[in-house]
Amino acid sequence: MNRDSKDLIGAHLSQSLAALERATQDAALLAAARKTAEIIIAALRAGNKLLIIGNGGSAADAQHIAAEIVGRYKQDRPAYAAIALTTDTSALTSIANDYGFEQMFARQVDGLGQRGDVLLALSTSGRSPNILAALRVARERGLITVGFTGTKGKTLGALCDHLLVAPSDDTPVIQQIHLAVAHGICDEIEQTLMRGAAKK
Ligand SMILES: O=C(CO)[C@@H](O)[C@H](O)[C@H](O)[C@H](O)COP(=O)(O)O
Ligand SMILES: [Zn+2]
Repeated sequence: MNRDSKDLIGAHLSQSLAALERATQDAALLAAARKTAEIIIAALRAGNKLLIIGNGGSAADAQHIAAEIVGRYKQDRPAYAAIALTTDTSALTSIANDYGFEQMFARQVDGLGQRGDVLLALSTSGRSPNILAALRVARERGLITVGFTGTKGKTLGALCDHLLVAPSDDTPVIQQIHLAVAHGICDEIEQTLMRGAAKK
């Protein structure tokens, strides 16, 4: 194996580990994660839905998280409403082609979002114009807005009811923290909703 590539991989693993370690000690991040779980649980219980958006790797994370909720995370239980707005290539291409790339999520939020739904926006930079446009429309339509970003993306907070900041400024590392936190949130959602269902 090429020695440089081994070093790069090892360095990436060390950097990821250090960032995840920092995340476990980050009281603001843990509070934001718990709040996010609470908000999503309340919305799903009320019959509302979770919409999720992101670009690139975060687009993949958006559909990954939606699948955990509409399918299952670990346990058999009722399905809940979660949709990644990153997967419908006809909607994405027609909106981008006819209205501009910036509108690709905003237009879907406008069409699908209802008061009380939650929009989860994943943006490592916190500055992607298509994410900002969607958050603006979500607010106009009475959705609850949650942003996941990194240390350089704090301005995203201006458009979010709740903001989770991963303690890194490196896009792939931020994404890894987002996904690890999202798995924890899915676990919390699943276990809480199952406890609620058992009481019925
Ligand atoms: O997955 C990666 C890098 O790990 C890339 O595809 C990355 O997601 C893209 O550059 C995105 O366009 C970044 O967008 P954002 O997170 O700044 O909103
Ligand atoms: Zn990536």
